[in-house]
Amino acid sequence: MTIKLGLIGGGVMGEAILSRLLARKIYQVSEVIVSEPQEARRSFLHQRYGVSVTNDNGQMWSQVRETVILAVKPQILSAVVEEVVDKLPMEPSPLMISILAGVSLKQLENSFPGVSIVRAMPNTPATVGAGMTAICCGDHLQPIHHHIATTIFQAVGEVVEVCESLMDAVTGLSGSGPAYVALMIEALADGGVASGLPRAVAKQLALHTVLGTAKLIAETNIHPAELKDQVTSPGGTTIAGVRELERAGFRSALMEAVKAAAERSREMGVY
Ligand SMILES: NC(=O)C1=CN([C@@H]2O[C@H](COP(=O)(O)OP(=O)(O)OC[C@H]3O[C@@H](n4cnc5c(N)ncnc54)[C@H](OP(=O)(O)O)[C@@H]3O)[C@@H](O)[C@H]2O)C=CC1
Ligand SMILES: O=C(O)[C@@H]1CCC=N1
Repeated sequence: MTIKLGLIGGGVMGEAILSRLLARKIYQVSEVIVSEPQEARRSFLHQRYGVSVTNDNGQMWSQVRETVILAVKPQILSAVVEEVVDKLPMEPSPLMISILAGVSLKQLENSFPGVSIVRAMPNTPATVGAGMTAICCGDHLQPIHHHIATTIFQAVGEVVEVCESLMDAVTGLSGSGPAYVALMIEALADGGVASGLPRAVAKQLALHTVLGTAKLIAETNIHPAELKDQVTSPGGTTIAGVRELERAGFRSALMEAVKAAAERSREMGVY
């Protein structure tokens, strides 16, 4: 069977995307190869998903006929380039999709001359099919490549296309955002425990409050401020809580977090 998809780096994000692509049957198990240096990780991925595995990026690259997803840490990029450079360009060249934070299309195009490239920023909810991915496309991308990238990320959630100058902001918001929301869920549960709730109940309440509120806003398209107004009764409980949040700079802290993460993404790239 032809190998259509190669995954370089079978870590957190690589596995998240791989698992959904197989579950949604976008690729058959026999069409996928994962390149990963850790022996333990390779056998885990092979046993769990049935995919072929290798620790040789060069060998993997020469086998793949359609798409390579690059999912290593940005600091590992140059090591990967060295391992595949003598295989470039290959005819027909596979599409390369990079999910590396901060690494620009220009850097990628210089590193992989002649290869069609899509830069993407997914997030960890991709694991459960609720991801949010922004993509931007390199020059001379063929319509088929655009179609492949969109199909891959639609299999793990929602997709939006942006111009590259917005990718650092995307990274600061939706790429890093699951960590901010996880902190919020943890803190809400802690607040429940501080108010006397058992831990398990507090966690359930916190989790479903966040989940339910997101679903309500998504499905009704209500403005978040209007929803807040609907919950806050005059002189009631909610406004007492909101007042504390404002006093602690809650909204400003979130805005600064997104800006700091976007700035860090910018620092990691060369344009
Ligand atoms: N985590 C997230 O929420 C998101 C991450 N990203 C981006 O995704 C990329 C991967 O992140 P993440 O999955 O969290 O990182 P992980 O460390 O979990 O995964 C990277 C994997 O690549 C492996 N690896 C290291 N060197 C090589 C090599 N030469 N060839 C092939 N594989 C190699 C690592 O092995 P080992 O552990 O042995 O080094 C590891 O298993 C990053 O660039 C990040 O910016 C994008 C969106 C969200
Ligand atoms: O923290 C990081 O660098 C990666 C990119 C987006 C989410 N995690």
